[in-house]
Amino acid sequence: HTGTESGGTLPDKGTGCILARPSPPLRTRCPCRLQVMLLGDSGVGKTCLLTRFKDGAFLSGTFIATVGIDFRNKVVAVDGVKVKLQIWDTAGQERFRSVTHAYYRDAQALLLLYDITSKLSFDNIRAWLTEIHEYAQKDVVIMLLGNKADVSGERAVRTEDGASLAREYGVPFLETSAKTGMNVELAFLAVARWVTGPPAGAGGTRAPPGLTRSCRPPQGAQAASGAAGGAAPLPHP
Ligand SMILES: Nc1nc2c(ncn2[C@@H]2O[C@H](COP(=O)(O)OP(=O)(O)OP(=O)(O)O)[C@@H](O)[C@H]2O)c(=O)[nH]1
Repeated sequence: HTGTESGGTLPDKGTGCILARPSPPLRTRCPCRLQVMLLGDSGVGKTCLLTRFKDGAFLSGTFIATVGIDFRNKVVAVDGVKVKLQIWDTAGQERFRSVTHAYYRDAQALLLLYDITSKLSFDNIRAWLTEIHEYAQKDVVIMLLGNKADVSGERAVRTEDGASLAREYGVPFLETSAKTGMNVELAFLAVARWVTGPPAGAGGTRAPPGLTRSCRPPQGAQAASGAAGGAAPLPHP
């Protein structure tokens, strides 16, 4: 189905990681649009993360796996610039993989999720990154998210292991919870910020296409989230 737009979420200034940008800068193509794809194993919480971000609600109860691909829109404002996020929610199940591959190349940003209570979903991240390398744009922005951080009692993946994997691939990392909302908005706004660039007079310069700027841990990220720095185009495995 097609989601309706909502908008006007104003992020804190300076919250996002500074991410690698594509060429040409998207600012020149305003109204800024960004296609964001949610990827990761079935059950890691992609649909719930999107619902939390879009509607501020949590889908508890029976788990209904996504079939194929779905999308919803949300307009956010970053430093006064409106950015329309079109967010694609993909099915994590293997049998839909060929359908979702077709959409990879249209995405400018990917939120790649694992479930902190599922070691398997974490171990599969490398395979996801290999697929991304094969099907996505070379300069796609990737953020690794360890979701379900609220269920710490069943944690199977340490925060430092998530941060270390993210460092290895040069991508930003956050732990999130679609249930409590922890770091959810921050993750989406970090990629939206990538479209708009730093505020005028912020003293920063835009990164040349394909190059990486240093990445601060996002301000406002909850302390245990283990934000890791360094956004870069995906290295060859
Ligand atoms: N405790 C907790 N449960 C979550 C969280 N996110 C999702 N869940 C639960 O995990 C299950 C799967 O969530 P979904 O969002 O449907 O998973 P998905 O990744 O979209 O799965 P596919 O559509 O099959 O790819 C559901 O039962 C959710 O209620 C979270 O942050 N915390």
